[in-house]
Amino acid sequence: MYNIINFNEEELKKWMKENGEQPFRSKQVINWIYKGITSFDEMKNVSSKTQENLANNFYIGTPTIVRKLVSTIDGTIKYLMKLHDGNIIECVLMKYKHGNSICISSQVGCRMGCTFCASTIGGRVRNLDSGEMLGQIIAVSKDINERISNVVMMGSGEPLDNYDNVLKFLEEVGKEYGLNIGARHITLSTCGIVPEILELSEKGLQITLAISLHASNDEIRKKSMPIANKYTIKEVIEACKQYICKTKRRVTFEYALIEGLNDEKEHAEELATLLKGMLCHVNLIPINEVKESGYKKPDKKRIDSFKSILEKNKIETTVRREMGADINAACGQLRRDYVNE
Ligand SMILES: C[S@@+](CC[C@H](N)C(=O)[O-])C[C@H]1O[C@@H](n2cnc3c(N)ncnc32)[C@H](O)[C@@H]1O
Ligand code: SF4
Repeated sequence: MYNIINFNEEELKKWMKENGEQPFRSKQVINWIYKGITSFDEMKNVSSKTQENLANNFYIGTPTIVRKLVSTIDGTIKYLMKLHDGNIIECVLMKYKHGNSICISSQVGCRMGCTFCASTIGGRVRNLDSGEMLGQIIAVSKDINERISNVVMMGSGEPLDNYDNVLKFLEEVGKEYGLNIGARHITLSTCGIVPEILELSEKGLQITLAISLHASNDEIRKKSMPIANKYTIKEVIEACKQYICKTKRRVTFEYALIEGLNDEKEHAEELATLLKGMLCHVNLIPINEVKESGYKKPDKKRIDSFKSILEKNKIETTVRREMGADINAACGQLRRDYVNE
């Protein structure tokens, strides 16, 4: 059995032809799938014989919403979703003036082991296929009955540790007959897997690349991000420069501020030196406190002072606005609580 959302129009057309179905029906089938149907017999304009043939060979891999928390502060919605095999993932909808933005997962869990991140506590269970990533957007769009215009790959999982499926997802998410979300409205966030950043840059996609840097030198980075033992900050930055050169896109560096670890003035100066002259932007994230890590966010004065040092060095810097503060939207925590129950 295959997840039908993994098949694009061409692929489904080919399958229909080879399996005694009229190829032009593939368009109708795909339209239904993108409407968020959960069973083939909901496809009203498709014969019951075709419905049966599809049901015998495919399943619809749109995740099912099993829990939903809505923030009364800003309307952010945190979803827990069940996949076809029973695995649970998280995804978050954020409502902005410029449209709806969704944060999707790319893996069940993660094997990267960052000490501040709840997604990695149980390790990586499995990769999501491209249809399961598209399926999160389809399910949420159906739930709110509105179009989703922006996607950030910042839910659980390391997208570049699931490169082939993520690449297929990036190709499919922009299709006009499907979700029609252009590359410029997509952000891929990575802990910095250098060979895949280089490979991605060769594709010349217009997506925004976000790097979870979180430290101004390798010594500090190694304390919270095991990937730092494999690739140095210098190598990550060189790969980003290559990405900028090939795509002409501005790269975002995410820097989670952790009290007493990476929030000193000299860390801001060191970061400014690393990034000087690059086509980039820094997003400072006051760390979301996760029980297991014991990390705390610095106070506002310290965050502002870190920001002003970067700005003095002409590095565009923002502080991430906290969304859904009342629903504990910290990455991976909701799933972990649900699984523990
Ligand atoms: C969950 S990760 C998923 C994407 C990718 N694996 C990565 O690390 O960039 C998305 C972002 O959330 C950040 N993050 C994880 N745990 C966090 C926490 N407790 N507080 C603030 N940011 C966190 C990550 O560092 C990363 O920048
Ligand atoms: S921050 Fe990203 S790479 Fe690190 S453990 Fe979490 S999901 Fe994985």
